[in-house]
Amino acid sequence: MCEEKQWNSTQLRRYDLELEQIPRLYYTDPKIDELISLNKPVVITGSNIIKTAKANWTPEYLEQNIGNAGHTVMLSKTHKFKYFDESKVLNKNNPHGIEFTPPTRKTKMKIGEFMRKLREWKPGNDRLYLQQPLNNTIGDLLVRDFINFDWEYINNKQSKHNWGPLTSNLILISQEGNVTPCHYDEQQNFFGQAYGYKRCILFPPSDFECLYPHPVYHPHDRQSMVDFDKPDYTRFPRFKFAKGYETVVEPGDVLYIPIYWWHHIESLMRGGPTISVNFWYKVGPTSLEYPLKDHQKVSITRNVEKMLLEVLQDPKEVGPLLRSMVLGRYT
Ligand SMILES: CCC[C@@H](CC(=O)O)C(=O)C(=O)O
Ligand SMILES: [Zn+2]
Repeated sequence: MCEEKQWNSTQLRRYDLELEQIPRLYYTDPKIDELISLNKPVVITGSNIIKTAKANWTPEYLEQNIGNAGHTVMLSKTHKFKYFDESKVLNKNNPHGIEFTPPTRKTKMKIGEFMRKLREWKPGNDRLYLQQPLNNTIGDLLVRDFINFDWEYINNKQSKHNWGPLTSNLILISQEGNVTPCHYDEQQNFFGQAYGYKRCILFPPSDFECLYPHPVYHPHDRQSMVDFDKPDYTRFPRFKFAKGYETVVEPGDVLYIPIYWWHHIESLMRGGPTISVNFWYKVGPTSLEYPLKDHQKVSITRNVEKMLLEVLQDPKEVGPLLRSMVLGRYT
C-alpha cells in the first residue's frame, strides 16, 4: 500500500533544473551495493541504520536530551547557509587569506535558547541551523540511541566499498525552509533523515563544468558559484546543461551521497524543523585504475590548482597560464 505522502510540491523551492529521481531501494536489495560501488546515489529505505533516531529524535526529545553544552549554531540573514572555510579568510592572523564577507555567522547556543528562537522566529530575524558534531557534549540518551544504530549494516557497507575511517557524525537541526546550497564534499556520506522532510538535489562530479565551483583558494572552495534562486546565465552559461537527480528523504531514510557528488539540501518550506544525522567517511586507499573515474579527475584539478597557486602566488596568473598552455594545443 502506498502511504499517504506527508508533503506536497508547493513546499519545494522552484529551480530552473531538469531533475530525475534518485532510486529508493529497500535495504536488503543487492542493487544498493551495485550503485554504491559505482559511486552513484541511492536512498536506502526500511533499514534500522538510524532506527533509534527515527523513533526518538523529535525536537522536544532533543531539547531534553541533547545535553546542556553550547552547540554550534549557524545564523543567516537569508534561507541560504552557504558554507565557508574560515582558514581561507583574510584576517590579522591569516595574511594570506582573501577579503571576504561571510554570508553566515557561527555561534554557540544552548539547546533551550535555540529551540526558543525557533519557536519565536519571525520574518526579518536571523535564520538558525544547529550543526553539531556528535561528541562528548551530547547527553547519555542520545549516546544510547547512537550506539543502537545498526552499526553491523553500516560497517558492512564501509568495508565492502573500501571506505576509509568514519571521521564524524553531525547532528543537524534545521529551521523549516533552510537551504544548504550546492557543494561537494571530499568524503563518502551516509545521510540519515530522522525527523521531518528534506529535499536533496544531487549532480555527478562530471557536472563540474556546469556548476562552476569557487577557486580552491576561496573560502567557498567546493561550493558552486551559481545562485540556484537566480542563476546568472551570462557568467555561468553551462548551468543550463546541469543534469540533476532529486529525492525527498523522510524519517528513517538514509541517502548515500557519493564522494565528490554535488548536493543541494533544503528543509521543506512550512514543514517545521527537520533533524538529520550524517556519517562522513574519508576516502579509502585508492589505486589509479584507468580510465580514471570522474571524481578522481576533480581531485586532480584540485591538486593542479593548489600547485599553480603555490608557485604563481597570484591567483590572477592562474587563468592566463592555463589558457596559454591549453588553447590551440590541447583544445
Ligand atoms: C553541514 C552539513 C550539511 C549537510 C546538508 C544539510 O543537511 O543541510 C551536508 O551538506 C552534508 O551532510 O554533507
Ligand atoms: Zn555536504
